[in-house]
Amino acid sequence: MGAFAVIDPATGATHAEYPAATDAEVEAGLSAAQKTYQEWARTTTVAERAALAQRLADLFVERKDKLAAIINREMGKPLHQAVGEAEFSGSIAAAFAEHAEEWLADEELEVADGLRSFFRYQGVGVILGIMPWNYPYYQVARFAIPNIILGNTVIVRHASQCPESALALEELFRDAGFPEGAYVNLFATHQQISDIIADDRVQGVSLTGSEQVGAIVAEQAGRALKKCVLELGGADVFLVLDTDDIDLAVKKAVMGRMGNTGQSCNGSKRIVVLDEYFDEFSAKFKAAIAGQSYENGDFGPLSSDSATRFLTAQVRGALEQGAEILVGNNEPQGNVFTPTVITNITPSMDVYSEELFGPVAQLYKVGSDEEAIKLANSSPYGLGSVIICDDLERAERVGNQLDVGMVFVGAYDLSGADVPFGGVKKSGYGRELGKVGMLEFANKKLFRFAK
Ligand SMILES: O=CCCCC(=O)O
Repeated sequence: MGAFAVIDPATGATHAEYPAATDAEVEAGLSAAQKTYQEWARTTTVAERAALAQRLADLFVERKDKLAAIINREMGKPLHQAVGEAEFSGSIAAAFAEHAEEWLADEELEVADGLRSFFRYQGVGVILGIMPWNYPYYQVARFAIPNIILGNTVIVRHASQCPESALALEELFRDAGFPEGAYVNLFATHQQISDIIADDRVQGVSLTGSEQVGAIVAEQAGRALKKCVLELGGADVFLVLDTDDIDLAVKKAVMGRMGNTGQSCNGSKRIVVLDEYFDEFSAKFKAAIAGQSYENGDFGPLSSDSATRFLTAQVRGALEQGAEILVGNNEPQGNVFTPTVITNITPSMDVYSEELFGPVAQLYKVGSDEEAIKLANSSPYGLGSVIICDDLERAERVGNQLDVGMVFVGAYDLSGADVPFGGVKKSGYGRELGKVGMLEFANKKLFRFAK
């Protein structure tokens, strides 16, 4: 089998295989990206690059059905969700096209000696993006678009199960008018990725992926003195502290846990409910999870056989260690994994500190805000969190004490192109999206004038 293959997780059928890049192709990609950085990125304006991003935004929308069909087959995303992802990626391109000039404007500094001083934000060169399969367009969009508008060029090494979305993305950038070398797709092997990270023409690396791969990439980047941004796993809490609408809280928890078939870094993996709401919440959550339908497209198959085997083993391990299933059965049909809720989880169980990448929620009861905070912070991860709490001051107080990169009050789905995304602890470091994300790989060049 080729190193990059499209295997439909719903049927197991292999549709296409693609060979890994040759070393000559890697060299050609690197030199194109470097040449385009020097000859195009450094000589065009932010406004000119942003105009191409606007065209890219339009193309994401024009081609959304074709793009959706590709990822539906590569990683099983239900078609309506896949169309939504293509549209969201287009909206990221449009938002950066709109805000780039403002976000990249010179920043005047107030300095003691009164000399005129300012930061000018410029690109630094070629940046490598190592991208995951769970949102094949959105994850690449939020890496590549801000970087190219800033004045960098990018090399993308997409997930090995996503070769056709990888090629479709490269085509989109080309058709939007970006020159060859601005966006380079490479089907690189692990050895070639290491070589690219070490190459002097590359100035940084952005990875969205697992904690294990994050450690390898960070080590290689560190050895080569390259900056990296790491967007890794998560075991986000969904805290229910205070609400007069349990039905709405349940609906949002289902959305938080089931979105993308539970395969989101910031999915609401640990549902934590104050005891006064617990019985009603848990009964309604159980019913809502039981009501999720594969046939109606509420969720899709897991992305691959290995993902299914891994999740099944994690849940089996939890049950062997004493956890209980509230709903679900841990008996996948092919890669279709029945949405599941597990309870009675204790800190000594492996699953307590693991990420469950699929439609499996952990449900906890707590007696106080303090207990909720302690439970939330006992995870090795620290990506996002959701707090359901009608008292917004209390929500903010609790949010202040969470060791996470993002606190969403009142809803799960508050990500957006203009707000930064990222975490702390084993969820990684650095941010994507928004002005903060756009500046991760910027040369923050200082200008000072003696008079
Ligand atoms: O795996 C990470 C996906 C992030 C989805 C979002 O932005 O909400």
